[in-house]
Amino acid sequence: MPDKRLSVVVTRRLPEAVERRMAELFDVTLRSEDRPMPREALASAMREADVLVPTLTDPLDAALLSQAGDRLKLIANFGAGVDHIDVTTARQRGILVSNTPGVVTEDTADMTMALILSVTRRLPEGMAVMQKGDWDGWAPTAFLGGRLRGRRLGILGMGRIGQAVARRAVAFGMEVHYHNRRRLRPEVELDLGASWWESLDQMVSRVDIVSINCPHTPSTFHLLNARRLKLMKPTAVIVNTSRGEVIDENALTRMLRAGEIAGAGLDVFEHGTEFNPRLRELPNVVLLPHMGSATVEGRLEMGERVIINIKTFDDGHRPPDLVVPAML
Ligand SMILES: O=CC(=O)O
Repeated sequence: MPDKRLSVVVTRRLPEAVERRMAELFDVTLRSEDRPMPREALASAMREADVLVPTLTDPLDAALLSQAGDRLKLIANFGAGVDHIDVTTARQRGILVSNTPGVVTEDTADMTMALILSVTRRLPEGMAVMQKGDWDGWAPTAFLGGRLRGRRLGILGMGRIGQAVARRAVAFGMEVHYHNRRRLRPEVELDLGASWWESLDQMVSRVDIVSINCPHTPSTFHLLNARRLKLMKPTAVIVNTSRGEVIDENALTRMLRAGEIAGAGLDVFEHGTEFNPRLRELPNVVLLPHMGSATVEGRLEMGERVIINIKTFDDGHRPPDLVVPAML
């Protein structure tokens, strides 16, 4: 009997339990190497599969999507951000796109706090001294950082992750401010204890810490450009667990070097792995390799969402995490 199961191509290694479950449910082609799938392999997968499961390391642009075969009906992204997928072109070609929102929220918010604490309390400097065996004992004036209680946090992007960061910041005694295209409902604002700024310029000029929590879209590209970064207080710190493209990385690097911004915690970079090498030289900068959602639990839940999206589609329904261009 011919295999009636959906043919699904997965572009990266996923947690074993997720791969195993996919193999039970679908006619799945898994990857043996854990590297981004080459462009030609992506193109042929798009010609042959019913469903593609990409990740953020697969740029699915209009040129690639134009090579998709009639078979390809769903791109079920393993990840929340879909800025690597031309969702509009996919839609025009009748290909649905889904993602994995919700399950990355708490982990990414935790990582945002980890970066805020690392930069303000100078964790890497302390660790470096310990690793070198250079610690010569406690001193009243050594490794002095800044206290979080009473500091003003400005959250750029008050979606699920921004709100989860706000809840954590309140627990740390911080004053929470936010900028979002749409203001939160009054009861949500009250519950979070957050103040809305219609003007991003005004917010960045008044807060002590700026946290980037908005997605990367054409309208958020370089939202923190050189002009806006210059509005920040020279004592202020910036953290980014969203996408590098929201900040002009070269302008930020220049200002950090010049002492015009006090520090940065960056989990993401404007050009993926090719970040400005000067950032590595700065003691007040914490760099992480895009680890925001990297927990065992989170990755399993992301796999679960991908499976639910494919399975629901296979059963003739709309995938629950459908992404439509109007959402972006
Ligand atoms: O960055 C991680 C994601 O988009 O899920």
